[in-house]
Amino acid sequence: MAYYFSEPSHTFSEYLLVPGYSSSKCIPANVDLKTPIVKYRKGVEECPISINIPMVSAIMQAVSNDTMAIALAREGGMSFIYGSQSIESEAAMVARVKSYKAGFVVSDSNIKPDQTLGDVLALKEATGHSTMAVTADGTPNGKLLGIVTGRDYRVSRMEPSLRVEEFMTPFEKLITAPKDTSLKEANNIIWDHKLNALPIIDENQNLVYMVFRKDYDSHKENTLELLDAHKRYMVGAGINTRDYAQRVPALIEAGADVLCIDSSEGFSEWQKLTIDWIRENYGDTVKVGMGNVVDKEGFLYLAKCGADFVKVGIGGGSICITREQKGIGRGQATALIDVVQARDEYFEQTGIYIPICSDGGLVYDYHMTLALAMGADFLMLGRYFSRFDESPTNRVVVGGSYMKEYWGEGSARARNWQRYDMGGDKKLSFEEGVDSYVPYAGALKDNVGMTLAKVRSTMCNCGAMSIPELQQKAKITLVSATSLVEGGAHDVVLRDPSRNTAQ
Ligand SMILES: NC(=O)C1=CN([C@@H]2O[C@H](COP(=O)(O)OP(=O)(O)OC[C@H]3O[C@@H](n4cnc5c(N)ncnc54)[C@H](O)[C@@H]3O)[C@@H](O)[C@H]2O)C=CC1
Ligand SMILES: O=c1[nH]c(=O)c2[nH+]cn([C@@H]3O[C@H](COP(=O)(O)O)[C@@H](O)[C@H]3O)c2[nH]1
Ligand SMILES: [K+]
Repeated sequence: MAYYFSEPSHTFSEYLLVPGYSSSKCIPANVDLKTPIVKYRKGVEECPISINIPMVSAIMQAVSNDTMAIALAREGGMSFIYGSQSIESEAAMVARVKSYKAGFVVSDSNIKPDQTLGDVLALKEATGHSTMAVTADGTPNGKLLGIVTGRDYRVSRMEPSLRVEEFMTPFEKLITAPKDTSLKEANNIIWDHKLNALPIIDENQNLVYMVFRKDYDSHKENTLELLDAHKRYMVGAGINTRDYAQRVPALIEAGADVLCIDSSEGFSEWQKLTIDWIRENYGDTVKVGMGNVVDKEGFLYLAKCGADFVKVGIGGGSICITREQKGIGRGQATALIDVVQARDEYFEQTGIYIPICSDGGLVYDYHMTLALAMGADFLMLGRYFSRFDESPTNRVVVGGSYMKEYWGEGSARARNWQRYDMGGDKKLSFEEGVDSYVPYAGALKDNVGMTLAKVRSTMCNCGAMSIPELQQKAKITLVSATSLVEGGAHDVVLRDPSRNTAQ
């Protein structure tokens, strides 16, 4: 006979936190959000990898590329670069995060000397940047032959067909710096010579980076930045249960700090085969998260496999239709509570603490506080990050509003991937995700700042100044369907019903 769970499965919106005593020291500025992301002997040793804010970005094409990873690491979180791309391009994204030097920009506006003023104007329109590197092959790292800025041409007096080499500032007249220049030295050169941009070149005159005067202010240190021992940004990467023998070495070589096996359903032999291969070849030096699971049994299986963290969540994501398509899944809050209980028991028995990542279905900022209070150590978000400037997708106008594109990894749009090649048939037989728009929300930094202000504030209401303290002290209540109404604006006529402030 089938097994029946005694409780219905619930979502975050069905719960609330009940405040606890807060001392006068318990203010948002004193709240520490640092959290472990890989297993360790809690109470005996430091966790080898922690993040400074409990947020990671989802392993998705529409969310986590190198631009997102840099922006999130700067705020103290971590991205998991999407695995549904070739090994080479995923490794290249990881490498770009690891080689990123704040203030040193890979030039995105480049032109060849035999192109024309017309091409310069078109490029300026496309990138919005008026400083262009003239390289022999027109690539960001080609041999530097000159620079074009708005001061080098006058559109009213010059023919659009005029060649770049005829009006650019040639290399001989440029001030450049070698590639081992520090940011401080670069800024001094910019200051001393009243430059707007300083090209950084290698020993063969190839362009490596540009340093811009206007970026100077944004280089000030961010105290929560997530850096490795060599002061490089930290980054995670998604892997699958098929090509790990090729993909894992490439990602490790590129510098990935943590890997995560990306699957809708992790209670499988495929996951064990994958981690066994990694342990055989790398021992414990390579950190691997596994998942997704939604109950105790699934957790214990992955714990025994040796997971460094376990990811929870099936079908709760905003773009997920797995529950509708396949009828598998579990309410995210119930799944999390069950797995956390198993994790705590496992810790009691073994002394090994396995961090739990709650993945998908976090809609309002308070859902994040709830998930942490329920025992999640960190949170994976897709929709949330897809709305920002830094996500890889297009910003479009829909019905007069700015939107960003966002699609599921199981959607037809993301399907160009071998994991759906079941027995030689390249076609995706059915979709498990949708292709959608989300309201554009601006810069990651501003939004994460606002979200975490709310999280810190709620933690203070619960008398908690750290995530472990929140998990210990939180008092959580289920709410009745009727009392849900009480939580929103009710029995008033809204002056502007189009303003929905809940977030
Ligand atoms: N969290 C969620 O609720 C969901 C997430 N997704 C996302 O969609 C993407 C695709 O997920 P899945 O379809 O679960 O991918 P998957 O690669 O885990 O599994 C796809 C199919 O391939 C089979 N398979 C896996 N490894 C194999 C191997 N080595 N040899 C032969 N067969 C193998 C599996 O049994 C399964 O039938 C992921 O990014 C996932 O995160 C999709 C649906 C739901
Ligand atoms: O059923 C699904 N079909 C899909 O196509 C799909 N793509 C991603 N995911 C999962 O959703 C998570 C992101 O969820 P949110 O947008 O709610 O943050 C992600 O982190 C994934 O766990 C999918 N689930
Ligand atoms: K859903």
